[in-house]
Amino acid sequence: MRIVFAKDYAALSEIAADMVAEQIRTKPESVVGLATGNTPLGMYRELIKIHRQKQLSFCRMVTFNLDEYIALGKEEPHSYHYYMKHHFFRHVDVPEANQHIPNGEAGNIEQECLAYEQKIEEAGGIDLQILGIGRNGHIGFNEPDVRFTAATHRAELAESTIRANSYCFSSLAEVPRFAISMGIKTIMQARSIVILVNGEDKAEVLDRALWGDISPEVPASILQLHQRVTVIVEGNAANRLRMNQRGQ
Ligand SMILES: N[C@@H]1[C@@H](O)[C@H](O)[C@@H](COP(=O)(O)O)O[C@@H]1O
Repeated sequence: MRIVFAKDYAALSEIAADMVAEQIRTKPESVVGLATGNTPLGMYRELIKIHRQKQLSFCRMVTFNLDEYIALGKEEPHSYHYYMKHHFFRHVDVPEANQHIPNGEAGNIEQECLAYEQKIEEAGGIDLQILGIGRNGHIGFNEPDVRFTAATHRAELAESTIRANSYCFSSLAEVPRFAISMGIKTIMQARSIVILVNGEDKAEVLDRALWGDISPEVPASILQLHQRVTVIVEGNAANRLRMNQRGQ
């Protein structure tokens, strides 16, 4: 596991965007797993800049988002479809046919999950997966006590996640209780992973994820077993990292 300390959020965003850009320069048809939440917003802004200023084209890139709320329309401002469109896709040239986000409105959710896995497989698997981390250690919507063997599935959100994500909604009651999420198995099959960690409120869980036991209690702890993980951590989130435990 490689840990990159970024001096602040702007630096974290630039480093992350440079890694995605490098991936696309090296292999324009890369399959990239994308994340939502506040943390990757800066990375998307930087990628848009790179696209415009350095004329990097994403026209062959294939994307798969980690998750989507169940029963939230694609045009709903809180849906991850809306987020991706507004914060990234409408500013760059990833062809619409190459953009994949689970369909939270599917009539048969189980079938949608299977089909999503199938599409990832058909695309050749994920080359680079971007992740954030929830305050309870979740990745995607793989909440504590998730099965490490789970593929894309219908996930029930933890109460703490519902509260944490409620700032986007007008009331707690409006936050969906379920989502479709890539599973830990799906994420671990990515050839490389970059996890972005920003803010002091993530410091404790990051510490547990990196140095604690590998346990479904902290879903992100499974990343310790992946061969190619880069953790980009911003100053405030790094405060509690017990660096003396591993030589960095
Ligand atoms: N499903 C998403 C996760 O993919 C994301 O990593 C997490 C943290 O979000 P933030 O970056 O806003 O703290 O929130 C959501 O629950």
